Amino acid sequence: MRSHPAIGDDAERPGGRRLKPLLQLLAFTRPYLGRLLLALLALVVAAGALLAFGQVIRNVVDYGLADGSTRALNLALLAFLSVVALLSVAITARSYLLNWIGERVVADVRRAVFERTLALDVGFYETNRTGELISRLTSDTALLQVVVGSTLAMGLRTGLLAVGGIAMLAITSPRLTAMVLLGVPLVVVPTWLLGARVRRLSRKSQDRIGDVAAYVDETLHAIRTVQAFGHEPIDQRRYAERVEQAFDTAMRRSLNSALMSGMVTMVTFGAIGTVLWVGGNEVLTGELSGGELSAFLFYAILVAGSVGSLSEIIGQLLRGAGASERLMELLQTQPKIAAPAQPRSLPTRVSGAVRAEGLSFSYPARPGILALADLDLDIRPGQRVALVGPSGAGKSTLFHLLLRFYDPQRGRLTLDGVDLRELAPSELRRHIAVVPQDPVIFGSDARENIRYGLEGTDEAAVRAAARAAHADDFIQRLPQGYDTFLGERGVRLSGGERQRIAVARAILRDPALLLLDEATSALDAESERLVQEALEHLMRDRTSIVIAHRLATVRQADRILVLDQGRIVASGRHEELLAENGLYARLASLQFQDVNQPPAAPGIAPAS
Ligand SMILES: Nc1ncnc2c1ncn2[C@@H]1O[C@H](COP(=O)(O)OP(=O)(O)OP(=O)(O)O)[C@@H](O)[C@H]1O
Repeated sequence: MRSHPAIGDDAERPGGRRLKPLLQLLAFTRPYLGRLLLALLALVVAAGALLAFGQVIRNVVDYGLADGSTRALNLALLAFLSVVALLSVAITARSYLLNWIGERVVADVRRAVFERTLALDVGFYETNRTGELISRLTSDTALLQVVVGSTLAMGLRTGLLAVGGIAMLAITSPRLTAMVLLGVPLVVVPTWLLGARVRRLSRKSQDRIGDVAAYVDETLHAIRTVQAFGHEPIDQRRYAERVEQAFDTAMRRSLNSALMSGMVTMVTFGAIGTVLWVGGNEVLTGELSGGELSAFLFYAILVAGSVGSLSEIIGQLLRGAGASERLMELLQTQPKIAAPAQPRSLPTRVSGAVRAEGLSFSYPARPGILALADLDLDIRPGQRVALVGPSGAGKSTLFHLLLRFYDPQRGRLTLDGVDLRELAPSELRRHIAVVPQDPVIFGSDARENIRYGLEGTDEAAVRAAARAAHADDFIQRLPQGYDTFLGERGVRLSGGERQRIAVARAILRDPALLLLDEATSALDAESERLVQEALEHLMRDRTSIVIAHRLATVRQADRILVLDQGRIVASGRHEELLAENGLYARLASLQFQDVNQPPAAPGIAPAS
């Protein structure tokens, strides 16, 4: 299996030049084509109305003022007000519609990117930092929101005004316009050259912000360790370095943007000044009327203003293109673990038979090192199998493969005779429940924490699962019972309580296959008894594979598999394996927490 390339490096991609990544956003406007067309209509009307002002001014000067006729002046004012009315309506429609589309597109992009990140396989998250991905979802989309919501609209308006203005200049005085156009390459060439740098630096700048976010994420998640080890000064320094790098990159980008704006302003206004000088001379010689020069002046300023701000807008758009490129890249990342084109389905009632044939696997991050080597397994429905082995033997790896977080390089793994690779991951995982060593409690209430992943399960079922997991009593005693918020800032649950929530979660799922990683930390006798009973209930009548840390568990197991360096080195029942006096006997005396205690749960008879 090839490892995921880390996304977000600074390499220049051939397809990612200039504004192209922004064009990819166009695909997101497709559902809103009607509104987009209306917005474009409003845009054209608004630009047209603004351009009409030039003609109003020309008429006022040439006919209204020159003829000294009040009627002409009144008419001109009437025309002025009509144009104003039209302009106002068009501007209102334009800005509302374009902003709406901008916000809508960004909302859709956010959703699409999040959806994709959820679908990406576990291997992807080993090569990409979550903080960096969060930064894409937040700061890149925020930037895009500004760019798409307002800059793009401004860009369209300004572009239209520049083109329309030049057309009106040409109508007013073709000769002068030809002179203006001669100056165009002077604006376009440096804009393009600097623009490419601005875009590259924008992307870098967003990448640096991603670094900063990743660092914050990592540090704050481990705040207890950070403080316990007095690591704060080092974190401060490292964070400061990253912030300064982000600042430097942003400043290099700003300098290029600023240079671009300054240069463009100088060139355009220089050109306009020259043209006005020539135009003024033409009025003096009578080749041009006063009204024409006024209109020309109006259009010239309009065009110069547009072209001047166009460079700034392009700078902004290029920043947006950088952000958009990062988001599109994420959207185009294909999960390595996905449903096949024609996924098979499992029987409605999965029996929970698990087989492995010649299974070999190495982690994408460590190719060449086998975490599981040539493993054969045959677990019959309803069997209880304990996995035992030294640290790093591959016990968790087998769970990862059963959940299809990764695909094996060789051999196959089947559930009810179906190769896991032929199943959609969601279909497979629907029939599996995992109780991890250190269960995660999510930022919601007790009910939602038990119902996790099974929306719409009724209250009675949730309570029944909680009762079976011995969680009902302590939940009832929480301040708001099942409505008590258990998340980060909510109630802190004890280790045993968290485990019982996790067991209730698994009971509610009613899986065909249970993967249980027993907690290594010892609980007090009462909690231990409750957890054991809950687990006992959970394992009844279903295939269970348990990474065992308790003597009680291995004694109860139908079969114990002893793993060492990715291989099964022994298998059998507890007494048989003890008698072999091999690795198992050594592990048993060292690893099992309750080896010197009588089994805590009633009904679990000590081996005779
Ligand atoms: N995501 C990963 N990327 C690369 N190597 C990994 C990864 N996870 C585990 N490994 C390696 O694979 C081997 C098997 O690990 P595994 O977690 O399956 O061991 P284990 O038997 O569950 O150990 P423990 O009892 O300590 O949890 C180890 O050498 C480990 O370093």
